[in-house]
Order: sequence, then structure tokens, then C-alpha cells
Amino acid sequence: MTADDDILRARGLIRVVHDHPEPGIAFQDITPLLADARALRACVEAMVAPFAGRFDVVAGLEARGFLLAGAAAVLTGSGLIPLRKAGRLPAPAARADYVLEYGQASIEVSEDLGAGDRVLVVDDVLATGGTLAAAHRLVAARGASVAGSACLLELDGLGGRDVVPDVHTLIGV
Ligand SMILES: O=P(O)(O)OC[C@H]1O[C@H](OP(=O)(O)OP(=O)(O)O)[C@H](O)[C@@H]1O
Ligand SMILES: Nc1ncnc2[nH]cnc12
Repeated sequence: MTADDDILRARGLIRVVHDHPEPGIAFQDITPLLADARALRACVEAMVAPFAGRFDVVAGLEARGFLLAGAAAVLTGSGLIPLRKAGRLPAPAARADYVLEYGQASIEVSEDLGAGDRVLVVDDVLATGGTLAAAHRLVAARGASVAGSACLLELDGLGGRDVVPDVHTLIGV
């Protein structure tokens, strides 16, 4: 089985949960995909592949982005920077506010993201693009640069690609 076969299979492992977390939302649940060793490895490898050698650290978005970012960091021998929901970091150094498909939120980063760092931003889902755009602002606020962005899923019809045109995504739903 090739890596492409594994990614095709990964697509079949996404569970759609209707009306979660609120009525009208078709929630794309990646839990079954994460539980499958081959699918998980193939997806993380394919997410980082276009950016090989071009980043120093992987920044992962809370919460589901952490799961993929941690794997991506270890796989590529990079450091890991958590971009946390506001109020969770003991010593935040910068903050960005944003709106998403079902609410609004803020994210923060610590001073461990430093000036000059080249950052690969990793998340599970691209929907409206609000989260990823906020992550880009946060990276810039620290004087670091975005080397690339990768998401496992891209939700069609929510405009995320218009907001962050260069994002690399694996599976469109
Ligand atoms: O493109 P956007 O419209 O910004 O939406 C994408 C974001 O929405 C979800 O985060 P959420 O904070 O809902 O959930 P989580 O804490 O479970 O990861 C998802 O994990 C992405 O981070
Ligand atoms: N419909 C959706 N399913 C899973 N994660 C999401 N993040 C934003 N919208 C989402």
C-alpha cells in the first residue's frame, strides 16, 4: 500500500457528526483517523513534505492541532510551539483575536517563539480561515516568519482559502 493509498483510506476514517457542537454544524471528527497508525503517519508526513528544510519550529493550534503538530515536530526533528487559547499559558507574550464557524476566540503564544524563527503552522481543520490567520498574526507579533501552513482537512464553501491562500491541505470535504 502506498502513502497515497493510506491518505485515501484516511479520508474514509473521518466521521461526520451532525449538529455538533451546535445545530446546523456538520462536525468533521478526525478521532478515528488519529487512532489508525498508518493513516496518522501518512497524513502527518504529507502535511510536512512540501516544507522540508524550510522551518525551525512547528506551531500547533489548541486543541486538535496539537495532536498533529506534536507528531510533525518529532517526525521532522523540530521544536514545538503551542498556540494556546487565551488564559491557558502561564506567561503569554502575544495575543490574537479571531472569529470561527461557531463562535469567537483568542490565542496566545509564549516568548519561546522568538524573532527570526521560521515557523510551520499546523492545524487539523481549515474552515473560515480565522484561526489560521490569527496564528499568522501571532507569529508576526513575535518577529518570527511563517514558512508555511498545513491543515489535514479543508472545509469547502467556508472561504478559508480566500483568507489564507497558501495553506497546504490534504483532504477536502
Ligand atoms: O478556519 P476556522 O473557521 O478558524 O476553524 C478552524 C478551527 O476550528 C477548530 O478549532 P476549535 O477551537 O473549534 O476546536 P478545538 O479546540 O477542538 O481544536 C479547528 O480545530 C480549527 O482550529
Ligand atoms: N465543521 C467543523 N468540523 C470540525 N472542526 C471544525 N472547525 C471549524 N468547523 C469545523
